[in-house]
Amino acid sequence: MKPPILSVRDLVVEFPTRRGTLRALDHVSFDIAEGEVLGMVGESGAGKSLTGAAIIGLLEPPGRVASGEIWLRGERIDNLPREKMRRIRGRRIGMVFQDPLTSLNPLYTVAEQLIETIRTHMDVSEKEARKRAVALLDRVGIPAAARRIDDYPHHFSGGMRQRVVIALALCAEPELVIADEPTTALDVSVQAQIIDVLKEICAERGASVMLITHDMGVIAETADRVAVLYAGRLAEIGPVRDVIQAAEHPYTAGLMGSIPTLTQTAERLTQIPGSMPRLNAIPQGCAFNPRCTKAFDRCFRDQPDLIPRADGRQVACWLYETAKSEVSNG
Ligand SMILES: Nc1ncnc2c1ncn2[C@@H]1O[C@H](COP(=O)(O)OP(=O)(O)OP(=O)(O)O)[C@@H](O)[C@H]1O
Repeated sequence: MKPPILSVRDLVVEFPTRRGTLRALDHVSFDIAEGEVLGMVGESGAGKSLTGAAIIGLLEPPGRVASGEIWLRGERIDNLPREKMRRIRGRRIGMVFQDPLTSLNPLYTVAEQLIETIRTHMDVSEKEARKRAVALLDRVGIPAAARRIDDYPHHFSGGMRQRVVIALALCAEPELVIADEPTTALDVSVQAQIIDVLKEICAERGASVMLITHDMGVIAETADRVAVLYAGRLAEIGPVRDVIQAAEHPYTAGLMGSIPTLTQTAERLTQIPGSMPRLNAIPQGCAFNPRCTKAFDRCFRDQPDLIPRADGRQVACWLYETAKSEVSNG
């Protein structure tokens, strides 16, 4: 079996504060295989963006990786010097953020930005870089790309601008694209088209995608596997089809209830009562226990870990603990 493109091992991200250290990511581990789309889902504040930022080495201080390892195709990248990491960003890992203005500089034309990025990472002439840039803009669905390439970002609509950002993220042909809520700011009708184009191009090139979203519906339509994050810990990981058919973690089941179907309106969707705990008030045992209708004594006492299974799924929930580990864990 091929090694994963990305391997995150026991990632711990902390914020030192005057009142003590807050742990925002707690031993998060997952892999992304070559060509795979991994969806990372969870409520606001679960730690999705921090996971992406830690992978690309752009955690904002005072946030820091306290422990754990991040590997890109077998090479450890969490401890690289800043300059080396800068070369990995853009070249080997492309990034798409929710707000196109994070990625695009309003003072330069799209051509200038694409050509510069291509030439920073690849040894090609200006003419060749422009040719590639036009072809990519065309591929992401910008009409009259050969002409529009000389426009400034503000000349494009929100949806078109996000297509430009996708072109920018993909122009140096990265192996992995991290897309953090790439369509949240856009009209629902445009969202699916943008995700589709990102997914299609990555599939053509064999690139992997980590798609961060709070929207289980987007994951259901797009991802191969899903990782569910709750209060900085992974609750469940597995193939999307299996998880959708039978979510095991009660939190995942709650998220599934929030996917609209043709017969449901948004108002009638199941919502999980309560809210995610603050980082300084994570309850003892399973962090989901105050909201869980199935919690029993052990859930209030011990924190469950993800348990790898033969079918590729992992669930961190005492409901699925076997009698054997119950005995060995006392
Ligand atoms: N500078 C900071 N100091 C303390 N805590 C922080 C800081 N920055 C982020 N956090 C905490 O880290 C947690 C994870 O934040 P993150 O942005 O990754 O969540 P998210 O799941 O991506 O949510 P959203 O969908 O709202 O972006 C949050 O609880 C947040 O309060």
